[in-house]
Amino acid sequence: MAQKLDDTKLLFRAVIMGPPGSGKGTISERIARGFGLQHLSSGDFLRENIASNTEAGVLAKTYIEKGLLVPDHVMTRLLLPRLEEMTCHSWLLDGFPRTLAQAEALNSSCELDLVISLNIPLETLKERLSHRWIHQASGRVYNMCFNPPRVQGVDDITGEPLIQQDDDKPEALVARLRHYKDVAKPVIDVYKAKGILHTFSDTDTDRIWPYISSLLSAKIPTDIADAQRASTH
Ligand SMILES: Nc1nc2c(ncn2[C@@H]2O[C@H](COP(=O)(O)OP(=O)(O)O)[C@@H](O)[C@H]2O)c(=O)[nH]1
Ligand SMILES: Nc1ccn([C@@H]2O[C@H](COP(=O)(O)OP(=O)(O)O)[C@@H](O)[C@H]2O)c(=O)n1
Repeated sequence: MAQKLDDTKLLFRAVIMGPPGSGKGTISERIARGFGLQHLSSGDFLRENIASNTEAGVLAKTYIEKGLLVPDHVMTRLLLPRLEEMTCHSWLLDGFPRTLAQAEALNSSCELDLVISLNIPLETLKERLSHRWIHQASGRVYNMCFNPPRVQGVDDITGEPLIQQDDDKPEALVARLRHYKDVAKPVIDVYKAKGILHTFSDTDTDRIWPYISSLLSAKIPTDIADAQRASTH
């Protein structure tokens, strides 16, 4: 059950897992908007650290460029303090934990209510990532077919240029997808054993979304979702 703080406030903690390109960012954005959970994307947080040249960012960059996972101790040192700053909020964590060691570290710092796992065919992932463009400063994600920007190559909100991330380029992609499978399986097994895992399989985010939305509606009472939305805006 969600952790109870006082009579009026419940905290809800969720994780979304899935291979690169499975729609974690796209679905997280919908969850954050629809249910008021704070969205923390480990990928975006890493990119912010890289852009501002923090010690962890400089180190992480060398792995990401090769399509590799950033080592567990770097990820946990980066993410856990960030989560501690969010103790009064309901949140959705996207991209972390990715390995068993990260899941264990997270488990010792908080209790999760729900894990969403996205199971998307490999060919779909490759196709999507080759069309993914992002606005680097905000992490806003576009797809030249699925959700194109209003003006080609330009972010809808700021008008700044969009970029294709190095790790979405074909040379890094295959290694990333292979890696995901190997490291995610034991994490998924742990959450399955805890009874908090819900898996969704399809080639289209729009077909998965209604199921995720009704699951969350059942788990997060409307008044709490409204309170969360009010506190995040
Ligand atoms: N064609 C298509 N593209 C999608 C769909 N869902 C997400 N995308 C796009 O696929 C890419 C990967 O999605 P993203 O949410 O960034 O995945 P993540 O890597 O798991 O966070 C992005 O460019 C999305 O806009 C879908 O159902 N169909
Ligand atoms: N827990 C994590 C999260 C991200 N990363 C790295 O950061 C990159 C970008 O993460 P992301 O979550 O934005 O992207 P996807 O790989 O899910 O598309 C990953 O490909 C990894 O190299 C990591 O090593 N460990």
